Amino acid sequence: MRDILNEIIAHKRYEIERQKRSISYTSLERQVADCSLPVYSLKEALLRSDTGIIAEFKRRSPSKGWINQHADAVEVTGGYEKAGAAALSVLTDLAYFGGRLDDLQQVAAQASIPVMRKEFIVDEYQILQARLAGASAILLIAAALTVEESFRLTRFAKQLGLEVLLELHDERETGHIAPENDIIGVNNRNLGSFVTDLEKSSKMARLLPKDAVRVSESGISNPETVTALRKAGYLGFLIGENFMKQANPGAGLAKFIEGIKSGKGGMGR
Ligand SMILES: O=C(O)c1ccccc1NCC(=O)[C@H](O)[C@H](O)COP(=O)(O)O
Repeated sequence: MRDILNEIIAHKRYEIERQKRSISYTSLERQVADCSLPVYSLKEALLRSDTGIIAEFKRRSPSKGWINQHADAVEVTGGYEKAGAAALSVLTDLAYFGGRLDDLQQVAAQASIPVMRKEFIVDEYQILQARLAGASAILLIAAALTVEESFRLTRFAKQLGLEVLLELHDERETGHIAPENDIIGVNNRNLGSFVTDLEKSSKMARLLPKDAVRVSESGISNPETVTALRKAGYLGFLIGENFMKQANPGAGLAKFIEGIKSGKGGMGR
């Protein structure tokens, strides 16, 4: 069912061990102690925004292959910010998504909105990297972690001044929600079949803590869906492919936002 996730995580653990041999955990920890705290808050941005779009930079994906192979992270996310994104998400996985930690660093250096490290995080080392690269937030995927790991990594990130978007795939994962998890995502993509089902966000909404900021992730491709999910209590919408596949992703987002503001209703797909 979740073969791709298991494969990605196994590769990730191998990658992290290699990285630790090149820059030790202690050295990374020291560098983090010397760098300044994140300035922007993902939670605040979503609470303030009237669209809640977290626009994602994603060159490829396991479900679609190459989406925008030669895209430049700074150029694309600059366009997203100009178009009115509430926040940015940058995929840093190279093997499956064509991303790099450098993309995150460059984006965070030029952005005036929160930037999230979108990664398959299983180790504190990756959280230190995120903080050093200038991220405001990280993603934790419940399906990739035990409850203990999820709680531990959430607390570690928070202690470093990073926010956490905890991603759930189904109701069995609600036990991963720690008291500190105040931003919770529902991923509409089934990691076994890659099929996206937007009803998943609607169904899961009632299971999430009332005061958490809710984010619907994956498969969103029209403004009507955002309008409908807002009514179901979602404030954030993580969207990648729909913008990245366009010749000008920023212009695609601007048009999408116009669509939301024009106030169309209904649950479109
Ligand atoms: O996108 C995939 O194919 C994928 C496959 C396996 C694990 C994760 C995957 N995507 C990560 C994401 O959650 C999405 O990049 C993100 O939610 C945006 O989704 P979309 O708007 O559908 O690009």
